[in-house]
Amino acid sequence: MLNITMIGCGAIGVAVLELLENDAQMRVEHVIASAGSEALVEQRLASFKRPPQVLTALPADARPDLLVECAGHKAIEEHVLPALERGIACLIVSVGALSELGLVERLEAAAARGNTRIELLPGAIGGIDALSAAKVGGLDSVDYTGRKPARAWKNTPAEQVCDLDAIDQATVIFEGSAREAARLYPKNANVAATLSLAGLGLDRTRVTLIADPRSDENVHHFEARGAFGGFEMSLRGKPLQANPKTSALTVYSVVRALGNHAHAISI
Ligand SMILES: NC(=O)C1=CN([C@@H]2O[C@H](COP(=O)(O)OP(=O)(O)OC[C@H]3O[C@@H](n4cnc5c(N)ncnc54)[C@H](O)[C@@H]3O)[C@@H](O)[C@H]2O)C=CC1
Ligand SMILES: O=C([O-])CC(=O)C(=O)O
Repeated sequence: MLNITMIGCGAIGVAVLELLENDAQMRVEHVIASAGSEALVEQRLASFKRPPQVLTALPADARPDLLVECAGHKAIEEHVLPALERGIACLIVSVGALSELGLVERLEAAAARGNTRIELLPGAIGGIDALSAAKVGGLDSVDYTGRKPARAWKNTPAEQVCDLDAIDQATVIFEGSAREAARLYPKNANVAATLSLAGLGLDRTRVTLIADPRSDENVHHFEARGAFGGFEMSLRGKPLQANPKTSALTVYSVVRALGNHAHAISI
């Protein structure tokens, strides 16, 4: 039985817990919530058969097999780094956070001191296995386009580029490097950061972001070229009702990754 602690219990966290409820080989014992939100999170978990215990920090004597982050950038600083130091293996979904200067190196150092590992989850995108394999032979270019419904760009700098409530056709809201995309659109930059880490890095991965009032999907398209040849993929993700910025595939990516740790065969 895999004993899991989950950080964050929002749109992704709740949906993951629902899917894990009937898996006899995995159990989420603890959920770590932001201070002040414990009662709300307990309410969200009230209908579960075996609701996890809600805490605001991992107890000093807790030794989960895995800690899975489904919370956001701050949670990496607050919970993931200390857990790695304690030797607890961590899975990260907020990969966009790793665009912050020096954070990758700090995570590596903490994992080395704890003699443990960090796994970055593919989340809303696929093809990361092929991209990081292609990197071994040498990549020439990686171009990524992220297209989301206009409402998914609310409360972001896109509001200064166009009137999200008034546009009637697909509008480019950003063109530049993955580093700049992550700085301006941290909550929508997980895919760009994941492609960068698997491929050519934040400065050489080219990003275009589009607000599309006629779409109700989060469409992630990328094209990679290099010594291996070339490939492109397009993923049309359905957004979660609880958070239109987040594609449902992210939830399934977390469940898959946990299953790969819990079950005899991983794929
Ligand atoms: N890798 C990928 O492809 C994707 C990654 N994400 C990332 O996953 C994360 C979660 O996404 P959603 O569940 O949709 O967001 P959400 O906003 O619905 O839920 C996040 C939850 O985490 C909690 N939280 C925030 N900071 C915390 C902290 N320091 N400690 C404990 N709890 C904390 C919040 O209170 C909230 O309940 C976000 O960072 C998002 O950027 C989302 C979609 C795709
Ligand atoms: O589609 C999603 O779930 C999230 C997304 O675009 C990103 O963070 O890059």
